[in-house]
Amino acid sequence: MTGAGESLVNNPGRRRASGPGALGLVLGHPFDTVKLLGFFKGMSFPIVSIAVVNSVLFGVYSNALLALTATSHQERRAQPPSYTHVFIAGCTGGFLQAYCLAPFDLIKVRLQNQTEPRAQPGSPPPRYRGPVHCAASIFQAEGPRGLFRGAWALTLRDTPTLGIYFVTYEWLCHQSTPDGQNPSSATVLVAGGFAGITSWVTATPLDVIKSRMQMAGLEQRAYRGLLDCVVSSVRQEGLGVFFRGLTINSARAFPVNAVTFLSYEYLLHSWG
Ligand SMILES: C[N+](C)(C)CCCC[C@H](N)C(=O)O
Repeated sequence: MTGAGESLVNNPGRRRASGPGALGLVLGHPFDTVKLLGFFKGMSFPIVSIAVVNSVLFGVYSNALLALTATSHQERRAQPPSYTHVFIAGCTGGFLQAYCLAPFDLIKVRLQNQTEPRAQPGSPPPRYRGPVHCAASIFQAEGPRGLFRGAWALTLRDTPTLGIYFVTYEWLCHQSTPDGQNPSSATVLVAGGFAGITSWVTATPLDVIKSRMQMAGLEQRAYRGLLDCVVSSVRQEGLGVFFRGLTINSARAFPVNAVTFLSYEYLLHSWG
């Protein structure tokens, strides 16, 4: 089970929580970018960001669950927490990691979108030379707040869906593991993979809106806010617009999150 009873401070394994995220990201980045025909474009930046974001996500989740249940990882094997507590702890982690993720995600989306239209011979050079140049350009053009473009949509996307993420993982592990025992590696892989899929299926509609808000700063079309972006997207493209990228998100989510949870449980087990 995700060792929710540990705090990052008490458990060295938790201090390495970002490791599994980076491993998972390398697996999933081509899927994430193929939506925009970019493959490995802009990957260096998410590798750095996943270290920060996953540490915050899993650290806040663990500490929130510790605060809610006052039970250690060991104790929780025998008495699993309520799924309400798991959901609240997951939402707390989701809310706080969103603000760490926002600038990194904006830069990733801007770099990935550069692949369209594909550069033709003799065409002008791409707008951004790389992640650092992209960050500097946004900062120069829009100030520090520009780096948080789409942050609200990202927060609305991640808060509930990361609650669902951890509830799905804990529930699947609990269903397949005898009380008081550790889930097997196969259980962790399958539970982590389906947790990722469930989370992305519920997050895709707002993921579409978030990406549009992040790109709005470049195009003439600047939305008057989140609701304006939703209404104009539905008006122009119908309700199907909310499921754009769902297949790719789901195909990517299984391996990424299976590996993320497996390496995370492995780190906990080795250093826990
Ligand atoms: C909340 N949302 C669905 C956006 C992400 C949930 C899984 C996060 C994981 N690091 C991944 O990249 O798949």
